[in-house]
Amino acid sequence: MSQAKLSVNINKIATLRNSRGANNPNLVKTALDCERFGAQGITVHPRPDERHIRYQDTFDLKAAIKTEFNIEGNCEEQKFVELVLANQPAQVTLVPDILGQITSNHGWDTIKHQNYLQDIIGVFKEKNIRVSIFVDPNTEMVEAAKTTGTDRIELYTEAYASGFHRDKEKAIAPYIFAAKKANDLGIGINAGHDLDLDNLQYFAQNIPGLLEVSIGHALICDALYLGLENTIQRYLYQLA
Ligand SMILES: CC(=O)[C@@H](O)[C@H](O)COP(=O)(O)O
Ligand SMILES: NCC(=O)COP(=O)(O)O
Repeated sequence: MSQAKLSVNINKIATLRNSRGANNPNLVKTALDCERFGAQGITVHPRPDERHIRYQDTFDLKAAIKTEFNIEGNCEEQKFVELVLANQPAQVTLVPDILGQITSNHGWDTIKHQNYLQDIIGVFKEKNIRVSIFVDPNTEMVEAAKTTGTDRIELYTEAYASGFHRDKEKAIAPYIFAAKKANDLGIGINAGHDLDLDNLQYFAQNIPGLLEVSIGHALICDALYLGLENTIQRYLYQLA
């Protein structure tokens, strides 16, 4: 049985809202509805061009939501660091995005960026914000994550998701190794990117110590057909 919490990433709701300039759909209302329908957290990933989540959205969400607020983003942007410190979310997830990236596509090299990560993680932890860092399923990267001082890692699941239908055992194998290493080192485990109703249950059942998944793109796509309440219930069922 999985103990993993579901944090709904609402970036795509902001994408839809921004396409017309007004406030439909209302991002805060959607976040509150996600909570009402059972989500145990809300995730946003503001990007420098504010193409979906705007910086102001984080303050509006922080003031309204009751579950765990997770802000993801690129900590090499000073504006992002200031935004997180001003919001005091339950968790910040540090992602090594480069400018203009369509979506996140790689984890941290925790060996190469060891000193940088130690420093920046210290900045957030000093304010009692739990820190998670985005990593590929690579035991060396997990080992070096330990000495950065991070509380958790977020396993980047794109490779798992894209290999799942071909050979799910092969696709999940590196994630099991990485998770066991994290468990041995006392690092908490989150996961996300391209998780969906097909691949989530197998992942949750096979990753020891999985604490949280953040899911956005597929969940919002499913909601178009199934409705948001029904969709969230189905994702929770995969985690039960
Ligand atoms: C960090 C991560 O895995 C991403 O999936 C991200 O949170 C989604 O960002 P976009 O919605 O901008 O693709
Ligand atoms: N951290 C991953 C996330 O928040 C959502 O990723 P995706 O489900 O939109 O691919």
